[in-house]
Amino acid sequence: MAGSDIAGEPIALPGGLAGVVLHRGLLDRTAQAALVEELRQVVARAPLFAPLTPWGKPMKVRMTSAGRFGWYTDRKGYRYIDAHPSGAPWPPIPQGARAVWRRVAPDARAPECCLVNRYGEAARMGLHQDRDEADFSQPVVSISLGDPATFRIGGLQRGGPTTSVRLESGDVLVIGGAARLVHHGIDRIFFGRSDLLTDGGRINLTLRVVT
Ligand SMILES: O=C(O)CCC(=O)C(=O)O
Ligand SMILES: [Fe+2]
Repeated sequence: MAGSDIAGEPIALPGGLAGVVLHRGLLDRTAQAALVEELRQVVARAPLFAPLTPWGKPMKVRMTSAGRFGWYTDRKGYRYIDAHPSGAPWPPIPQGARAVWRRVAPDARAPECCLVNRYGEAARMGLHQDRDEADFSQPVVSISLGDPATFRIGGLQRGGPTTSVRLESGDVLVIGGAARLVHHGIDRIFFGRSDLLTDGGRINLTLRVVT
């Protein structure tokens, strides 16, 4: 096994689960700006939209995807779909995001989805598991851009103790191993702290192996 070329900081989780690793400041300002530029091209081809939860409420986060599959939700439930709701193909995963995946998850298969989450001032994301993928031996890699956020992490079951970490622009979080199915979400955005994004707010990318 090649192993990652960088160490990262293991996050202590309730229950002692291992597998959440934070790489603080992995992307410097130049790399962050280059990735944002690549994302402009993604959203030009696959515009952001606010999907409906299975309970019929619009999500507070706008999203789109790149890659072979895109994550989607409506009243029929959470799933991956082959094309943008407009019918347009999902654009390729940005090179800058693929490079992050190779650094922090060199032994994993190639990512098949890059979900793009766009958080405005009041946006949050409730505690959930990422479990719409077929192979839970593969990690999820999350890249944060723009305003800082409070990321909350719980356990494998709903309702247990949680811990939180602050994610800053350029931070990369790996969710894998025994912790692959931990509950997690975003409590709040510290709006206006970063000048990376023209309109403020936060972008989070999550790279996933879907099949
Ligand atoms: O925005 C984040 O940091 C987390 C996003 C997330 O959990 C997801 O898209 O499934
Ligand atoms: Fe998630």
